Amino acid sequence: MSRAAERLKLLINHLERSHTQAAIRAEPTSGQTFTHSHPQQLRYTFDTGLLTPEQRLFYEENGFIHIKNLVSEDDIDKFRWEFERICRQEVKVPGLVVMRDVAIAKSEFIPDQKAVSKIQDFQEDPDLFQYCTLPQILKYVECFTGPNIMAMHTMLINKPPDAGKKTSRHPMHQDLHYFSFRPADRIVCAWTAMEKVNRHNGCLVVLPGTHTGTLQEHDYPEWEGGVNKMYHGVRGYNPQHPRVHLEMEKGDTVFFHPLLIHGSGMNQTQGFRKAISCHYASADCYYIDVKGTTQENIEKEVKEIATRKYAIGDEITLKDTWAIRGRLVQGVRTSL
Ligand SMILES: CCCCCCCCCCCCCCCCC(=O)SCCNC(=O)CCNC(=O)[C@H](O)C(C)(C)COP(=O)(O)OP(=O)(O)OC[C@H]1O[C@@H](n2cnc3c(N)ncnc32)[C@H](O)[C@@H]1OP(=O)(O)O
Ligand SMILES: Nc1ncnc2c1ncn2[C@@H]1O[C@H](COP(=O)(O)OP(=O)(O)OP(=O)(O)O)[C@@H](O)[C@H]1O
Ligand SMILES: O=C(O)CCC(=O)C(=O)O
Ligand SMILES: [Fe+2]
Ligand SMILES: [Mg+2]
Repeated sequence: MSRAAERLKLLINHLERSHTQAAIRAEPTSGQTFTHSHPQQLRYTFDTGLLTPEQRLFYEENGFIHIKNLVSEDDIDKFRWEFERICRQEVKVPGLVVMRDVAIAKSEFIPDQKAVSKIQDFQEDPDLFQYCTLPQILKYVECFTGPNIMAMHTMLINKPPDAGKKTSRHPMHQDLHYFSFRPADRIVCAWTAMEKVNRHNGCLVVLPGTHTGTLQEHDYPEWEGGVNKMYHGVRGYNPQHPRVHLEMEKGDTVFFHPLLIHGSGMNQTQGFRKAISCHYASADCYYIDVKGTTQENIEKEVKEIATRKYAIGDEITLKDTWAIRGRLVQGVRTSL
């Protein structure tokens, strides 16, 4: 271990000790955490022996971590192949949601399979769901969620060449806006580049450190060329906040916190930029009712789609739609 790493390790041990002592001192009934009096303690990560002290501190401070070369070419090629089979309608996956870019969906063209911009909820497709159970991914996920792990939301993004209206952009948002389970710190997204991603084809853009804030109000951005369904953006984020463009190679994976403000840019190439992702949560998380919160607007939209899709009554809640989709991938299904 380098001297810097040793110093960091000592610091972490010290912070964790003060964390425990604070917990012992805390009123058992207060319910309030003690993070305010110890703003430096490690609240976002666990020590499982995998993350180096530097990596833990990086995630604590920035809300994301980029791990190079985590998923093999063979696995990625298999996901791509299965995605293409789905687009050609050679397989039918129960529960799958297929989205086309709004610029194409609203145009005169008969949309062909190339127009698929995103598939969601592939938990019933064994080949794609294998992504969510890859041991090397779960080893990292455990550092954020702890040992009982649920795969809550799955997505393969096929960002199309921009049709000229900038609709291929994804506005700046916090994924927690879509989730009706907590606590946020025990949720993490794994996002793997299926090819080289950079500013030309619309890589992820993050605002480092914003995971330490609260959930913001989200709504459709006022974009001239239109916005995709459910692509809500943060109402008023600070445009001066430093941004980081996450340029990645095929197989690289970024893990990020659900409060981290992020988006993705326009695809200025002729290729379809592909990424696969899964949102994980600790099975020990609990569902919340979003009635009366800023999340009421997204609940309303999800309800409309679920009602139409499954021909069910409108008594379904956001929480129900997550309970149906979630799958245990490690440990015990304790709560979610
Ligand atoms: C129990 C399961 C519930 C299932 C609900 C799924 C909810 C998803 C929850 C999101 C969780 C996200 C977690 C964090 C990640 C953040 C995000 O990624 S946010 C963006 C994700 N949102 C979506 O992907 C939206 C889901 N997509 C859809 O539901 C559908 O693709 C659809 C947009 C509703 C269109 O499907 P479909 O009804 O099959 O299509 P059409 O019949 O052709 O069109 C109907 C209607 O909608 C217009 N339209 C089509 N595509 C779009 C589009 N991309 N944007 C805007 N509008 C679109 C189309 O023109 C038609 O309109 P018309 O006026 O009736 O002509
Ligand atoms: N006018 C805008 N209003 C709100 N969000 C925007 C706007 N333009 C871009 N964004 C968002 O900023 C993020 C980055 O977009 P984009 O890649 O175009 O940024 P950029 O910094 O201009 O990069 P580049 O110089 O490579 O184009 C995306 O999430 C995108 O949706
Ligand atoms: O553009 C992407 O690949 C990611 C978009 C995103 O952040 C999301 O779907 O939640
Ligand atoms: Fe997101
Ligand atoms: Mg730009």
